[in-house]
Amino acid sequence: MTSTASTASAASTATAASPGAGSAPDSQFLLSASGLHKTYGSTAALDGADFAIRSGEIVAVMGPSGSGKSTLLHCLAGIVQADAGTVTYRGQDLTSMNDARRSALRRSDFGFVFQFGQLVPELTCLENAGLPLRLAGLGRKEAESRAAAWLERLEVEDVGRKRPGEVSGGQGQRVAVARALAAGPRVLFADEPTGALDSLNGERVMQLLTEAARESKTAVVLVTHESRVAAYSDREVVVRDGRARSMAGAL
Ligand SMILES: Nc1ncnc2c1ncn2[C@@H]1O[C@H](COP(=O)(O)OP(=O)(O)OP(=O)(O)O)[C@@H](O)[C@H]1O
Repeated sequence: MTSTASTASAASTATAASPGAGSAPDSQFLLSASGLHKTYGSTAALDGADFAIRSGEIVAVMGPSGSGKSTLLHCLAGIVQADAGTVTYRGQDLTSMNDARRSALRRSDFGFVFQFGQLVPELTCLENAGLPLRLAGLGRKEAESRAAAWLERLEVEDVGRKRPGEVSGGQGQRVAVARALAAGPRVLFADEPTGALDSLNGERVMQLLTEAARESKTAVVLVTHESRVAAYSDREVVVRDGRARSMAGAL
């Protein structure tokens, strides 16, 4: 199979194909990318990758180490600028926005969870979870009250007063998920969110993350190399040699 279309359904209700390179953005998708290229020195991290996700959908991005999964996530989130190709979010072209607008959009609409929680070590877990709300302009009391509700939802309300260095890896990841979802993002970008956890903790974090995302209709771009993590998604996309393909197309 040589098609680079990335979204035909893999045993899920998602059936539409992604927009191909050069085609008009499809309004049924919340976020889509077409013909992404990104080169680092002589390494082509992305080589014509397409991707699309609907509102509330959970899509696992899988593939071997070094295939371009994280680079795809970074381009979709506007963290990294692709050398060529387009990223369209709610009808807006991310690739033509200036840095300030892209940063503002990331703060207002996107949430992030990385492999190692990346919590701010000086802040308590409660303050960490409330950080996006504070950045959005909420007062301390309101931000912390909402953050406390998220910690409870992620079953870590008891660590609110502790600092990240005083909690377990699994607890820290739950705080990171609470922080990512607290401000109500439309898209959650999760890059190996359970990669540093044992399987039991990983399963629980995935259950809580996907339950919360489904309830709030948050789309999730979930980068993982583990099929048991990808099993929580609605469909899977495989990245190989910088190109994204649907599972159906790849197998
Ligand atoms: N900032 C960078 N500078 C130089 N090379 C990079 C950079 N980021 C990624 N690469 C290279 O681009 C390719 C794709 O990397 P990427 O991190 O996207 O892959 P990945 O599929 O997420 O890998 P892994 O599963 O190991 O995290 C790799 O060859 C990597 O070494």
